[in-house]
Amino acid sequence: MFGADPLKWSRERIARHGPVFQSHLLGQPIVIVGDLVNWQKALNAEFKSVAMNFPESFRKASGQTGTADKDTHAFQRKAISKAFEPEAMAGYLPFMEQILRRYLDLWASQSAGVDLVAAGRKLGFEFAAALVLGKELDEATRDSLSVHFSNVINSFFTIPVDLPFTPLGKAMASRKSIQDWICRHVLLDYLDYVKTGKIVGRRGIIHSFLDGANPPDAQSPAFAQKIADAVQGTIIAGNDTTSTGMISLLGMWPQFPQHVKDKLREEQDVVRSRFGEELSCKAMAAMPYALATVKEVMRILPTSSGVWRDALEDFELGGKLIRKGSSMMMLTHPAHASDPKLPASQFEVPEHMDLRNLEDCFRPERWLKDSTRPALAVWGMGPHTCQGMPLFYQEAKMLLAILTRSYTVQNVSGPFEWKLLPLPSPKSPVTLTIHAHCFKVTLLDTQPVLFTSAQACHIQRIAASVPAASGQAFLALPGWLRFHRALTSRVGVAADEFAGFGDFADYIDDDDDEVEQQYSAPSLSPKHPASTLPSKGKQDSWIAIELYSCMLAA
Ligand code: HEM
Repeated sequence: MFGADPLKWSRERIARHGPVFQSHLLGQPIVIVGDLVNWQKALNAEFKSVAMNFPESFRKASGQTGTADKDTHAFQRKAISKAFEPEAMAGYLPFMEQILRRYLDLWASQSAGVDLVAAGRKLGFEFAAALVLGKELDEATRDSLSVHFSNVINSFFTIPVDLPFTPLGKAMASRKSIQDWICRHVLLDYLDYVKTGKIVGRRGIIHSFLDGANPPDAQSPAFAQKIADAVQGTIIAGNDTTSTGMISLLGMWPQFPQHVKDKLREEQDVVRSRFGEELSCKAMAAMPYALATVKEVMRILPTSSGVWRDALEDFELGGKLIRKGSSMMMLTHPAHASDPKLPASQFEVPEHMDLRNLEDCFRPERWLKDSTRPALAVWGMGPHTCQGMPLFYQEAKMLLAILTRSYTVQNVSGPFEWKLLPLPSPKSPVTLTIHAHCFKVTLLDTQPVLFTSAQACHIQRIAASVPAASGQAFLALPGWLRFHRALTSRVGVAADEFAGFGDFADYIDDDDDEVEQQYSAPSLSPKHPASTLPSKGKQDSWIAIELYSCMLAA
């Protein structure tokens, strides 16, 4: 009953016993906290009345102790906090965009559609692993590590019996595989970073953790183990949560009310006109409606089911005496349902939480004003509040921005219901089809050429990187008209399969003397001396400028 509909289950009990009550779940007595007021009260008494605790199996498999000591916790939190500050976040944006565009292009190429859960899980793991490590993983490594991380997470609700065939036994074997992989593939780079400050690949979250280390520490095996645990722990913290967030956003997207989609589009039009196609820091900061939409998804379909605590002393909560040693579970979904800023309801499911009626209850606008802004418990509260929150918000906003600008997402499986525990996921398989919007560009008098907006962005980015003087000079070349025709007919024929910029480069490498000639012997106007032209090695940039100018004109 609890697992099937935790909201109904908790509402019935809250109506009978009040928002804090004792129950028996997962084979043990447990105190349930089901409203925001008492969540806040309990978690503000962290380290005094309550302490974080993980079940024994999970402690063993993850190496995470669920820091109950205030000073150790403050130290650990500080060690990683720089990774989530605005400057670090700005550094992750291009990497995030690259990952997202790669996935969306891949999904768009699958005409039969993609399975929502599998797609969200892959993207979520990729985000968590790549941004923590500062490097992308090849497909085989990513898939095998992702299974090992799932095994570790699956030990959360299991009995602590460590045998090869038990969930804990499998999780322990996976822990070993993860740690071996870390030692063989990334540890040396990180130890080297501590000694020399040199980054191999990109700056990841883990580099901020390493910044506090003393170079002599890098010699000790204990330090190496500490790094391996930090890598594993941070990926665990970000993996399932991010995957669930991606599944919720992608799954709810086709059901968003039309006025929400319209407002997202209006916002993206404004952002594009101010900042261009690039999803820069400034562009990302100018998307309050996209952020409000992400928060509304997380409110109505909470991406974490709750937090666990042990009572450290006897204390009062919601008019009940909580005994020292009690286990406590604070449930997110009922907490959101009880938000005092939202209308209470006499119905079983409050109207503002009714997933079957998004038309009426899904209202991102409520996040835009202090007077109507609800509270969000998905990130936890108090000293353990999620440190990855700004990272997820950027990922989620970027997903909404790119989808709004460039893709149409359809649910081809028909209506489905969500289950909420242990984390939100559809009750039945859901297939989404993702279509890239296309720009039709007519270059001169030839056939129109279709570009997906991802390709258009790519072209624009290259064009923008070329100095303006070179660009103008390039556009002034009369010989280009002929090159144009040749190029357009070539790309026009292959428009459906046009996969990226490589095609242009290949084209120029072909033995086409006429084109070569146009390239090497352009007739220049006196306004544009040869020195302002890009070198032949920059031909892709030339073409990008030309194509982009045609797109703008189109
Ligand atoms: C939708 C995405 C996410 C959700 C819903 C989420 C949720 C949470 C929650 C509820 C807590 C508090 C746990 C407690 O009080 O017992 C937490 C803590 C934490 N999260 Fe997240 N998280 C998300 C993404 C991430 C990501 C992407 C990272 C990093 C890569 C991350 C890193 C952390 C860390 C380090 C803590 C521990 C903070 C502490 O103990 O002081 N989270 N998260």
